[in-house]
Amino acid sequence: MTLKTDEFYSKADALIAAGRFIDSKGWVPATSGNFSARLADGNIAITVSGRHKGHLQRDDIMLIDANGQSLDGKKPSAETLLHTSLYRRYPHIQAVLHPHSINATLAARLFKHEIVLEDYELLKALVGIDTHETRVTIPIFPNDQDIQRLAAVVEDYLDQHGDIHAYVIAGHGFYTWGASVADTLRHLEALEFLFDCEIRLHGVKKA
Ligand SMILES: CSC[C@@H](O)[C@@H](O)C(=O)COP(=O)(O)O
Ligand SMILES: [Zn+2]
Repeated sequence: MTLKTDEFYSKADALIAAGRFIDSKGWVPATSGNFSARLADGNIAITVSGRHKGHLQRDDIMLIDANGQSLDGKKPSAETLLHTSLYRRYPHIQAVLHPHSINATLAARLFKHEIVLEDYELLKALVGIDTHETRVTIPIFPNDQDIQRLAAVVEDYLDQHGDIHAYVIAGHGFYTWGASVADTLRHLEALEFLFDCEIRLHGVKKA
């Protein structure tokens, strides 16, 4: 049996608190969303599949290895591969958060392939950005119930375009990441604000 360390519980508690905040904003309705944080030994603390992300308890955070295999007999998020592929690719990523927000969902209907964010002061909440005079592109990928195939589409995009701050999955939600749960939560909140601005600016087209 794998021992859950103090580090595991500290990161689990950070994910639980993040979930409460994200839910308070209405960004993870009806058990949607998933969250994870990497541990020093390379294993990952991740939400158990199907739990309400606004009401997480320590029992709802489990341990997987870097390949997404359960280490404690629990069932990890259905979208685990989207987390593990980011951790594998980027050693600096320590947390991944996935909300299902109205703004990400509507933005994907409006923009189809990518959301371009520029001339917003709040872009500086994203790591590595120190001026509003920056153009940030958030790609939109088609939704897919085959998560392995979806992870491959993301990898392919990253191979061709280099680093990004987040991606949207059409009709679904978005993924963002960072060097800690706090950094990732800041990215999530900033992107939500920026998606909201773009939707209000460009309007919502009829389907
Ligand atoms: C309740 S619909 C949302 C799910 O299909 C999925 O997209 C999701 O984000 C949550 O799945 P989970 O397996 O709990 O991590
Ligand atoms: Zn999802």
